Amino acid sequence: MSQGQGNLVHVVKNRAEVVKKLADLIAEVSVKKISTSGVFNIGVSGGSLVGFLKEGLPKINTDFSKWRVFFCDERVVPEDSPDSTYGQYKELATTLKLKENQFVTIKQGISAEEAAEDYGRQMARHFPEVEWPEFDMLLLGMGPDGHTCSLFPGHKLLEEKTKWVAPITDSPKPPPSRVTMTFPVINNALYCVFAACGKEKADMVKRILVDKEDLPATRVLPSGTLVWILDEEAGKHKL
Ligand SMILES: O=C1O[C@H](COP(=O)(O)O)[C@@H](O)[C@H](O)[C@H]1O
Repeated sequence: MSQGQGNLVHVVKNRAEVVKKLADLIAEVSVKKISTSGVFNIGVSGGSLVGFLKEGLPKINTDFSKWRVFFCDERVVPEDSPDSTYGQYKELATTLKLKENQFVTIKQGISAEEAAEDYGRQMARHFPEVEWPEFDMLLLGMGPDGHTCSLFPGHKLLEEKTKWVAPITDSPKPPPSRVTMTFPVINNALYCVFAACGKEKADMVKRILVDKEDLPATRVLPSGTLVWILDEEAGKHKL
């Protein structure tokens, strides 16, 4: 896989500094992008990232009205389910005055296969006539098994080369039905950013960044810039 424009690993003192570093980077990139093209296309993940953004984003200066928010992966569940990633962002959306129509959400009440196809079509309306969409920034998580988005170790979706968005119905982490961006989309982004905190992430961070084991998060090698933001506990093997 080709190396992108840069691979930056920041190890900062604690969670509060991870939150700040992440928020500052989002502010810087979004302001630049909005000034040149009037819109900021960002993809968000679920899990621990939601908490980082709830704390960090209300403190930054950016024109949130120009944001268009996609989901790097989403669970195929009702929006009011505690498992819905969009559901977890609703409170933050209110705080940031992001309107409902700024979120590109999965269609409700259909199967994972149908939801993935539909999400791919929705994406294509925002990225017309391209082979692969080019997101300004994708905010990614890394699970304890090295998964990112809903791309799990050893799963056949790691080899998906044609779809923008793929369904998964056998996710090893519940809930089993999800949709996920695929690697060609992830690796076409201008920025892919991981943020991780805590000692429970340290061994996996080492396996990915130091040992470069073939795990899903290791395969995130965008043509743009790759940034990892870690606290001292998660990044202890990189120090
Ligand atoms: O299931 C998921 O897990 C990953 C990682 O979550 P974390 O809590 O370990 O940070 C997350 O990035 C993904 O969006 C989510 O669906």
